[in-house]
Amino acid sequence: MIEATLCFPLRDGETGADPATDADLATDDETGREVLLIEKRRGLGEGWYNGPGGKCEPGETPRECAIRETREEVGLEVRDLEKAGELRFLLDGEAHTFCHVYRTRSFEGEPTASEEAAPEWVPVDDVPYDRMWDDDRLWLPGVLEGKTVAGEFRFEGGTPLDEADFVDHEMAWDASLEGDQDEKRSY
Ligand SMILES: Nc1nc2c([nH]c(=O)n2[C@H]2C[C@H](O)[C@@H](COP(=O)(O)OP(=O)(O)OP(=O)(O)O)O2)c(=O)[nH]1
Repeated sequence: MIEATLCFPLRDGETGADPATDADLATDDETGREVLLIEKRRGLGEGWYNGPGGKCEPGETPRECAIRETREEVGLEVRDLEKAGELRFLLDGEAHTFCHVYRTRSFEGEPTASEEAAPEWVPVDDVPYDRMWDDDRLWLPGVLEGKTVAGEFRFEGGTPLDEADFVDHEMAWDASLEGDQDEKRSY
């Protein structure tokens, strides 16, 4: 089974209501938060949006992998990753990929395009789920709100995974994730 990671950097963006000019529009949840997504330029999920991430290398912890992949794909140095999810992808009944999901508000640098990825800051309430993996609309909104998820997502139709059909899932929120003792932060 492939072990992989995803990392979702978050920041307070400028897309929310401006209290100075839109006082009556500014509501509590209209915070204008943004998430850094990539448009994947090659490999699995090519042409779709995702978080930076990829396959773990031998001897590398998932957290190290998420940091390395984010650096390689968009040139951002992420720190203080909070574990947000563990997703198990099955293809035709067989374990295919185990994906560790992280989020962070701590990073350095400016996202820069690479051969693998074109980065884009996107409002968290305007994530392009119609241009992402079919299962993402089920778990990513909660992850961007600060929740923790454990899920199993079943695909059928043969390899590659990104051409198979998403058929079924099980998901648990506020799951306690293995090997993650990080403090909870407020997202
Ligand atoms: N958001 C989301 N990501 C997924 C799903 N399934 C799945 O494998 N991924 C992620 C896990 C990995 O971060 C990424 C695939 O790994 P990758 O980017 O290394 O794949 P690749 O074939 O391009 O590998 P490489 O040659 O570039 O190393 O896609 C899914 O259903 N939703």
